[in-house]
Amino acid sequence: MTTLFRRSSSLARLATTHIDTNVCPLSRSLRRSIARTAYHPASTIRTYSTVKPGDPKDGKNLNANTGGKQVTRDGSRPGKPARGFESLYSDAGPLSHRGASDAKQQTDSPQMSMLTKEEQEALDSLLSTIRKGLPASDANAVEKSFEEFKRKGIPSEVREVMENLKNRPLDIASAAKLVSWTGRLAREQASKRIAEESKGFVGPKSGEEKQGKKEKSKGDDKKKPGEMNFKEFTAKLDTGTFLATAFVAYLLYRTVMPSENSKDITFQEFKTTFFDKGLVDKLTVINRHRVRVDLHREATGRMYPESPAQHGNFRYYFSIGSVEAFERQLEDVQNSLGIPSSERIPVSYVNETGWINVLMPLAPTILFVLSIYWFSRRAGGGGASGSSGIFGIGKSKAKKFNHETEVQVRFKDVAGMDEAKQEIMEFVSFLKTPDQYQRLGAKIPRGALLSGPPGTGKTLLAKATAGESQVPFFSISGSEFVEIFVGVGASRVRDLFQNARKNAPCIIFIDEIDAVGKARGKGGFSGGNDEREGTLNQILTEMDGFNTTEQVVVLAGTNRPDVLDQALLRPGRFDRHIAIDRPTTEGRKQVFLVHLGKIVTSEDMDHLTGRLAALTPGFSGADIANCVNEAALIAARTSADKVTMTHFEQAIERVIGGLEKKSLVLNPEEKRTVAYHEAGHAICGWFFKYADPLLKVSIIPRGRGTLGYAQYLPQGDAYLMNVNQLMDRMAMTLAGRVSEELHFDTVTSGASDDFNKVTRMATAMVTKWGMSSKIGYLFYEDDQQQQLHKPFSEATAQNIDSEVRRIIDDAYKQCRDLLTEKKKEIGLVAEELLSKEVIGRDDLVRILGKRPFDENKEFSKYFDGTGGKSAPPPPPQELIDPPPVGGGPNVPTPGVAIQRIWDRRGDLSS
Ligand SMILES: Nc1ncnc2c1ncn2[C@@H]1O[C@H](COP(=O)(O)OP(=O)(O)OP(=O)(O)O)[C@@H](O)[C@H]1O
Repeated sequence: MTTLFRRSSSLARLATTHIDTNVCPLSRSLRRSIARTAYHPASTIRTYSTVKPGDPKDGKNLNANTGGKQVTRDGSRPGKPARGFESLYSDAGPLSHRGASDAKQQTDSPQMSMLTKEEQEALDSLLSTIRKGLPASDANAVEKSFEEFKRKGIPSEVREVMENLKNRPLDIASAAKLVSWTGRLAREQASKRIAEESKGFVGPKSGEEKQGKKEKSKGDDKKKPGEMNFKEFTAKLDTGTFLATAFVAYLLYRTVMPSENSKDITFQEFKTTFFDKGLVDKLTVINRHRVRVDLHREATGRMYPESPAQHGNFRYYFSIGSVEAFERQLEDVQNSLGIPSSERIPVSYVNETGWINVLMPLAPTILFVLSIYWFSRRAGGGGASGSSGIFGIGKSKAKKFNHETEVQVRFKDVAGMDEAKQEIMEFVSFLKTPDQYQRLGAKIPRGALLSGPPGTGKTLLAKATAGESQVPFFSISGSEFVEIFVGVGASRVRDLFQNARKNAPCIIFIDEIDAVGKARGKGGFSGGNDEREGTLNQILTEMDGFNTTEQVVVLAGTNRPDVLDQALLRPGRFDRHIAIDRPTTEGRKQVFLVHLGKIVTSEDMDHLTGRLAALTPGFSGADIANCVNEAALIAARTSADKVTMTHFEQAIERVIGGLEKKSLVLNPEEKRTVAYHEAGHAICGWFFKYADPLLKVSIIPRGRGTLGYAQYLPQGDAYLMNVNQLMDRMAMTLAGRVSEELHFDTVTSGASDDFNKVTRMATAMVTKWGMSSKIGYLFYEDDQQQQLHKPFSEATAQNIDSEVRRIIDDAYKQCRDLLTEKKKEIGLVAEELLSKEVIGRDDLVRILGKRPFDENKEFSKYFDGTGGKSAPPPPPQELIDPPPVGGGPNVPTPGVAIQRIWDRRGDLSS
């Protein structure tokens, strides 16, 4: 028995097969042979309902009157429709039969009944249908069983039940008999198959069996020789079995409840065809508007041999206007036929509720439940841990990457952050060779926090760590923990860590951890029960919960490490803090090199990467990747064979400045102002020692509201700036406005951004960098929250104001002196710009002569002698808007901050 249950899949299939064989063919022949098989010589035909069928008196009466032939009350011969009601007997009519069936063969054996030819054919047709839906192996099993039935037949008892079903509805006893026989047959078949298989199973022969043995031997090597070889089977219902069972159930249903088991007739038809002939047994008024006619089946069968009315479930119906009218009509008819009141047709009244009527009140509830289910599935869709729907809401949404197939990133793909790679390498070696650390009693850091501006490669580095370690990688964003339901975040964290532990060794990467890891009690957290606080607490708990041998490493990425809760950063949680800044020139070269690997170009790689790196100060890895891709797209658009330097430069320009706005046409006066404004900047950049020389200036309007832009070549990656450099840069920034003043009667709003930069620089010099003798060596945080309560006195505030003003005035004077001296040169540059709209470094060399200071060697290598084809624009807006200048643990050094401010200068947007 146990073996049988182990083989439940086969059993189910075999059971299905038996049911098929028992039911399907019979159901078909059954319907076809209803009329014939239901015809048994009945002893009598009832005359009226009060006389029971088979009453010999009625039969005698009829036979006596007709000489032994069956006649009706009106004297017409049975088997022929009354005039005007032929349609009732036609093929489509209510009394038509549905095909004759052959006489079935009787079995040789008293227990088994052989299948008729028709039944065998039905079996074959069912098999061909099943074959389409089942896998070949399953279909073969079904076929074998079918063959067996064809050969041996079905038990006579089953046959008996099926026969009975033709005349009366399925009762519980018959159903039980059927089920018990079907089960018995299924078991017999199953045990027979098992016996056959175990007989043939003497040792692994086929490749499949060998493989099976190999796999088994892994877990069970101790099997003794001679021990029985039991094959284990998983208990599961496959789709094929399910479909076949459903199909068979449908057939059984159709057998018991044929769809055409009723026919509507008129009162007139009822009267002439049945009532007048004494065939009506009883009438039932349903819901006061419909009457069901129950006939004497045997009598009807004799009179109308082809009528379906002999079938147990078949009924005629007719409609009535009202119960009163119907009763009157019936009484009249019975009176006219002279039926004594004691023998009148009984009429009963019922109220029946159809399935539809039962379901209708439930429809809104069902719809509601279904829609909630649907919405929850949509909301929870895409859960990588296989969870979806409302029941999977607490499941983690982390995407799991398979290290063998999906995480193909390696450290070589992450360019320009050698120190960060070095730091994180330790995690790789821990995940690869944990023994080396555990042997010496070392505790491995639990996690590392990767912080830095967007697109600098934090996720990439985490992926590379997983790729190098060859372990699974769970990636999730902090915001994915947060849901409107309280407790969901914490539950997702639990689920994530649980999954990770199951897959250890592995790496979890939580991107944008600041979404849930903000310092508690500060902005964002409203109270002790805040959902995010709960989520953070769960992260803290889970990270504590690892034991030292659990090889689960948690990496997290954030752009705002300063807002994180200190508890997250303490040793034992995110032990390592790895700051990843935008790449330096050398870093950019390497990032370009990585991304240029897939690009078709014939440029000299060294020169190309060097030049592109010089053109893209302040770019992150993601910007660089975007530029390279954009260049390839531009080249493809122009049907070029390969990507050239011009394509790259256009791409950089497009990425930063946006698309050229051809539709935005400046009027000549505006254009002139822009040209003189830019020329002022260019002259200062050329003649101030510490300013940056111009690379390119354009007065073509672009997206993002810019009327033009200029790019200046920084003197390298500066991290510190002295007062002279700052003054020169401020003077150069003011040059646009000064040039306007010198050349026009009035000034424009175009310099507002320049003033913003200058003010920020001067303020930082005074309040942070100790560059004002009057304020001294003080540092005042540039904190928004201190707007109302300044950390300095009113007198200090006035001093700061006056010092900032003095510095800017100095810069202005320095600028004005130079531009007054070089007024003619400004004119030359501006006119050149007006005529060409875009001028480059070479144009300046031509107009102004060589710059009178030593150039940065690295840059001149890439820009001198190239025909001034470069097109470097300012870095993107979001990159340039730096955090408060200077100070703070995560704020770049002053030099870098200024560098960024400087990078954006030249933008003429209002
Ligand atoms: N150092 C790098 N070397 C090569 N490619 C890089 C580098 N940094 C960034 N990239 C490119 O930029 C893309 C985006 O990087 P990534 O998603 O790692 O940035 P991130 O720092 O995680 O950004 P965010 O903070 O917005 O999540 C990478 O897929 C890669 O193509």
